[in-house]
Amino acid sequence: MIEILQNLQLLAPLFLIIIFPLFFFFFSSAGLKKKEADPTTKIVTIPKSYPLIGSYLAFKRSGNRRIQWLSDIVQISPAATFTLHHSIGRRQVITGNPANVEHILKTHFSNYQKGYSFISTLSDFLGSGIFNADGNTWKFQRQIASHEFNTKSLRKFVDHVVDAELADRLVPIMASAAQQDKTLDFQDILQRFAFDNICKIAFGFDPEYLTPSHERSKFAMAYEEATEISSKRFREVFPLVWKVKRALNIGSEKRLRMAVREVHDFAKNIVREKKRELKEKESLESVDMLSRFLSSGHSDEDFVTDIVISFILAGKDTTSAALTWFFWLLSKNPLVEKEIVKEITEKSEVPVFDEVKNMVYTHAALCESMRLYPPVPMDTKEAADNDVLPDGTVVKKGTLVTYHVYAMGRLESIWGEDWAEFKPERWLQKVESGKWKFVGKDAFTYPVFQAGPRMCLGKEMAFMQMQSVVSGILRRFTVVPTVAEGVEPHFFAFLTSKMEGGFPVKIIGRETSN
Ligand code: HEM
Repeated sequence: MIEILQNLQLLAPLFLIIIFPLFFFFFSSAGLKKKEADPTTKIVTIPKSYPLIGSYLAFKRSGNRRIQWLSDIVQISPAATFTLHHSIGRRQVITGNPANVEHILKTHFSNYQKGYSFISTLSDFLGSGIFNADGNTWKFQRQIASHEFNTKSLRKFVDHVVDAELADRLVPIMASAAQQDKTLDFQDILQRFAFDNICKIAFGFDPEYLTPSHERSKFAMAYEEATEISSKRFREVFPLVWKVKRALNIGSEKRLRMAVREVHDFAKNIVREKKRELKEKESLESVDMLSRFLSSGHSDEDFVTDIVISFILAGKDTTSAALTWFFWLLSKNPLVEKEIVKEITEKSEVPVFDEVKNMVYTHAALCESMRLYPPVPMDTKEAADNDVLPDGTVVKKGTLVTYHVYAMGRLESIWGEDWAEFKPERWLQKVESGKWKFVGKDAFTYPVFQAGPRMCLGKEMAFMQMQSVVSGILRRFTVVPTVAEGVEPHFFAFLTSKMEGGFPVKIIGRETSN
């Protein structure tokens, strides 16, 4: 079977060079432009499909507005679901319907796995770590990891790591920028901060990415490169292109191979060091995730390396994406910022875990911000067998089924007419004492952390981290975007969301801003 596929791959250049341009020439002159989603006029229609190329042209034309384009179509589709036809008969169902989401993520979980194409795209980098595994390989890792995630001692450790990173790195950088009236790319700062944090939590190593010390952040840079190139593989309309480049070891695929080797060698050295320490002392002092796995008897080098590399990916760009958009929204909603500042100044300087948990208004504002700008805007599964979704959509075996988180946060049927407004109060209720009470949404209506058996393991950790950062920053500074008045930053994503071109801001000390 693999040989047949490999032979087919050899025909790819023929298809790309001769047949495909003929179709492109024919259909691009067929007046498609007027009929499909037009981002400027917001006239949106479900894209037409043509033999062999499906909706390739419309798909390609959506460019770096693809998430918004698909979201616009979900918003106008009956039952918020439509089927996109890709080239060579491949289909993708895209849905924003909570009943479908529950079906995919919970009630028919075993039929909707990550699948071969997802796993093979990321396997050079992630191996079969938890984020890139299905079936028993996933289940085993999930059981071990959820046990560790639920321990009080891990929460304390995370709390300690975040507070230290905040006090020693983030606050001084912001204070210095405020003093020098310097513009910072706040997205970049938050990404580096999150990377240092998650590395310390995952394997007890601090890459010092926020304050680059050349040698130590080499690992961070290799990790960044491996993430970027691996996720760009998903954007390739013809996956054969990256497969051929990989086989020939050229271009981005050559760089990926080198970056992956750097990341794996580095992680394996740490694993070996810890194993040696464990053998010599019979216990490990450190309480990071890796030490916990080794101490509880999981000593297979490849297994622990893969799982730790997956954790870093899961925690690296998610919280920073959430915070980037959160600070952008706050700058446009000063009353919300005022309410948050009021809440955090009622707590102690370094809020302890229970206090972070009680930051109800801040928590609601973070949920609201991720509704509009979810860190993982779309998530795709592959159907293992034929099926029918609750809204009647027919799913054939092998079809990709995507739930569109970004679109779901913008559906009038879920959030009402004012869905475009940033209103933390949506998540709150005033109780008799006059205080706010948090009222959550069910995870299938708001699948920002996914839902069902594969729901994000780091959700609680992420909120703890984000609330500590918001508290640490807002009690001292105001973050003022330098984006020109009336200009909306562009939301785009590979695996996680980003603000295109970064988030330039000035930092103003709170004493001077009041
Ligand atoms: C705002 C922050 C975060 C968001 C929005 C988020 C969202 C998600 C989503 C959507 C998934 C499902 C991905 C998929 O299977 O396709 C996921 C999985 C996961 N997340 Fe998070 N995440 C966040 C932070 C974190 C953090 C800080 C960690 C800590 C390491 C973490 C650990 C994980 C793990 C281990 C999985 C895999 C679970 C599994 O497959 O069983 N996440 N997360």
